[in-house]
Amino acid sequence: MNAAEHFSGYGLKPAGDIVKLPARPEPLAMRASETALIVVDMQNAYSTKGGYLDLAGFDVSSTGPVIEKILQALAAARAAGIQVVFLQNGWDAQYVEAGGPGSPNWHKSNALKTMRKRPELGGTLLAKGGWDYQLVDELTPQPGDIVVPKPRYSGFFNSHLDSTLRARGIRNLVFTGIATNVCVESTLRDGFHLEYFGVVLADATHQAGPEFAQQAALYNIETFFGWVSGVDDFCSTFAQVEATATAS
Ligand SMILES: NC(=O)N/C=C\C(=O)O
Repeated sequence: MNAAEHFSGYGLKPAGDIVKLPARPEPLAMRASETALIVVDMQNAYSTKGGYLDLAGFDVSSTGPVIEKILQALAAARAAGIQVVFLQNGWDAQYVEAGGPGSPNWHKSNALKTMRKRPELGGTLLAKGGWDYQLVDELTPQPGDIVVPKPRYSGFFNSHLDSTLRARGIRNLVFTGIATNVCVESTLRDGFHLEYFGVVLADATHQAGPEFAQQAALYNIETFFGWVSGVDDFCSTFAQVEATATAS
């Protein structure tokens, strides 16, 4: 059985039609009722000038088109009845959830490193309640969307993401957001090991770092962990679901 023939038989919702999403390395068969659109960390920290990535020296000048593409994917997902899940990365204002020197996160997080280097920024980066932590205004969650806070790169770690998805019979995760090579890839990889089918909409993502990081992440996903598609294909594929639902 190849991916296009995949059929998951234990959805808890009425099954609905199977559609085939054009993707690399091959099309992926999915049902809207078993699919979630995951919007990864679209916070000021990751896509706005003056946010964490910008202050840490990463280029955020070309994230505008990503926001536009995510808006298109969100509209298509909502119209097709696909569950929308926003991930939101960060920690409590005291940074207890970030871990201290006993945690690799304390050593590797560029947000924590930037604040140690520039003490005047202390308490501002990725702290719950602050501007940096907030989702960008354009991508404010709508009624019915689910927001999952997470304290590490993978959305599955120390969060309620897995139980939230399982309780809804979701098997397919369609990824958008920033950064492709960090939190998107980490979450998709963990999802793979938890038996979720992961697809990334490449033009609705952006890397942290040089362009080769985007290409490497997409290569890894396409070759080892999941599938790579695009927003236009996602929208036209699930428009069929919308059309069918309206006609019946
Ligand atoms: N959302 C992300 O991909 N984050 C990347 C780096 C970080 O959070 O330090």
